[in-house]
Amino acid sequence: MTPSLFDNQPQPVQNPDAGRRGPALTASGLVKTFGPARALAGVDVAIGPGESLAVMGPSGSGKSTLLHVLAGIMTPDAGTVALYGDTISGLSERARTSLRRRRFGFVFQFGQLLPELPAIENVALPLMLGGVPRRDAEARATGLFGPLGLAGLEARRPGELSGGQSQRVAVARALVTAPDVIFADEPTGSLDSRSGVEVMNLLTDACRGQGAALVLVTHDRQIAGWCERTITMRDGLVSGEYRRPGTEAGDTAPGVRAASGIGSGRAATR
Ligand SMILES: Nc1ncnc2c1ncn2[C@@H]1O[C@H](COP(=O)(O)OP(=O)(O)OP(=O)(O)O)[C@@H](O)[C@H]1O
Repeated sequence: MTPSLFDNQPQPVQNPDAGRRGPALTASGLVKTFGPARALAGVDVAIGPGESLAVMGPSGSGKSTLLHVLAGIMTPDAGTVALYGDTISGLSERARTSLRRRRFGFVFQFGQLLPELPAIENVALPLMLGGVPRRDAEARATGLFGPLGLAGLEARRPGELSGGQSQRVAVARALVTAPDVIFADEPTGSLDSRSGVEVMNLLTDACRGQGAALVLVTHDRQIAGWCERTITMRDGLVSGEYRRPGTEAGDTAPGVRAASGIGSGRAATR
């Protein structure tokens, strides 16, 4: 078994749920409407620890709304979202903000890095917002630059990085708190296909290495193919589900991590 390079990295913070059983994230009966638009019409989905789930579907089918509700950015009109069995969808805005900071990581299409901060400070920021002293936060952040192919770029500002490098910094920022779940909305949408493959390789490998679940919204079937499971949405409902052969449910729970290696050239299967 070829270990992930991330297996050898010091864990930035201890994931309190490492080794816990059951799904990392469970959504039941999610409904969300915007005026006449029914963005979610009753969605049930569960994601295991370390599992990667792609969400596909036509424009307007509810993908982004699902991601925002799962991540506690929006509250559902009906239904619940639970993180390791604890309902999070009913928490106050303040409690959800705190939970997002501690337990979730985010990667967006356009990295959304702070342009005035060097890469290392962008990555360290989520830890500092959580009260970790700057020196410790930057030390932990530095540990992610090598595995993500960013060594030597710590002092560069986002404007001095390529698109692929910026997205890898965004991946590092999402990983630095050792979150339970990483949410990625079109993380490769602004990249050429080679950089896109590189980012997906690193993102899926890092999630497996840290035992973080990954929820990824994409229009790109090849990008979805990096995930173990894909659901398709239509009119606010899950209309289809596909599991990549050889990735049985529970395979990627912490302690049973799938073998992989950065740059192993693992090809998308679809
Ligand atoms: N803030 C909002 N206000 C009003 N309607 C909204 C809002 N957000 C989403 N909608 C509507 O909800 C439905 C689902 O939107 P959503 O953005 O979740 O779809 P999507 O599948 O992510 O689309 P895309 O692929 O184009 O990003 C659409 O009809 C959309 O117009």
